Amino acid sequence: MGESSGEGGIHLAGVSKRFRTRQGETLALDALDLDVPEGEFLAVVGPSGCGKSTLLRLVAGLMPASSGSVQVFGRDVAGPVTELGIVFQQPVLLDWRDVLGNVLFQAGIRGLSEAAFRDRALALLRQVGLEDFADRYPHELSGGMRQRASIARALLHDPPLLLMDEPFGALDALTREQMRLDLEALWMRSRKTVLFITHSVDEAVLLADRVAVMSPRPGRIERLLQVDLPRPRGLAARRDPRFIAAVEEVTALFLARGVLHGAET
Ligand SMILES: Nc1ncnc2c1ncn2[C@@H]1O[C@H](COP(=O)(O)OP(=O)(O)OP(=O)(O)O)[C@@H](O)[C@H]1O
Repeated sequence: MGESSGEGGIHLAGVSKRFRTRQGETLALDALDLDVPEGEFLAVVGPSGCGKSTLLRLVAGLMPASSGSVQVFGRDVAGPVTELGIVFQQPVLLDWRDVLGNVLFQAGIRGLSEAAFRDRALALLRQVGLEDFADRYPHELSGGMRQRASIARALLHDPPLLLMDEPFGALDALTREQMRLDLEALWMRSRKTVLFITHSVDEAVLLADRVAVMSPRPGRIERLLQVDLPRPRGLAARRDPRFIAAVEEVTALFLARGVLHGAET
């Protein structure tokens, strides 16, 4: 990361991303602008293939933008950003390490002493409800437990930024709801900046301070929606008229763009 502009959070201005493949060129993102203030929980929803994962990878510095400016915590992103944790849809745990070992791997890959992070790792496992599973191996865990372990791993080095790419997408509905409740509780304790990608409009509205709705590819931010639901947003939040109105607003936008159809009545 290079030059500093002195601003916190995430700042994207005029960001485009073009992929060149043997089949031709794909414009994944087109002149996208987005600001995520420090400490905000921002959810991104959009149709499949609109560039959500691309957006997350650009913020993480895992690939460069074709044009435009990407800044994280006031510095231009010019390579992998180290002060963040990432959770993907698939937890990618190491089969030969137990749960504690997988969480501590975060320290290992950063060249830090795993022993020095042991207490923090155990505390995080407690926070994600895995305190009794520290010495279990990934194949002994359910999908939800594996994802809990990967969240603990993403938080080990206490990064100010958490990037989550459809983290609950592979989970059953009940586990997903529980993970949503637990993630909110975890976030309320730490108030990290979160960029959370999901296909679920309900999940986005229930978790986020603001929801960014993306257009079909090439992706741009089509609408930014403030969610004024009080926290914590328990199960009753689904019955709150503000929840229902926000979900309807996003759904109407998808209908208008042809992302959803056949459900106009
Ligand atoms: N490495 C790559 N090489 C070539 N094309 C790519 C690459 N990564 C993404 N794309 C293309 O860019 C577009 C956006 O992909 P991306 O994965 O960001 O979408 P998405 O919104 O996350 O999709 P989904 O919701 O289905 O996961 C797609 O058309 C995809 O085929």
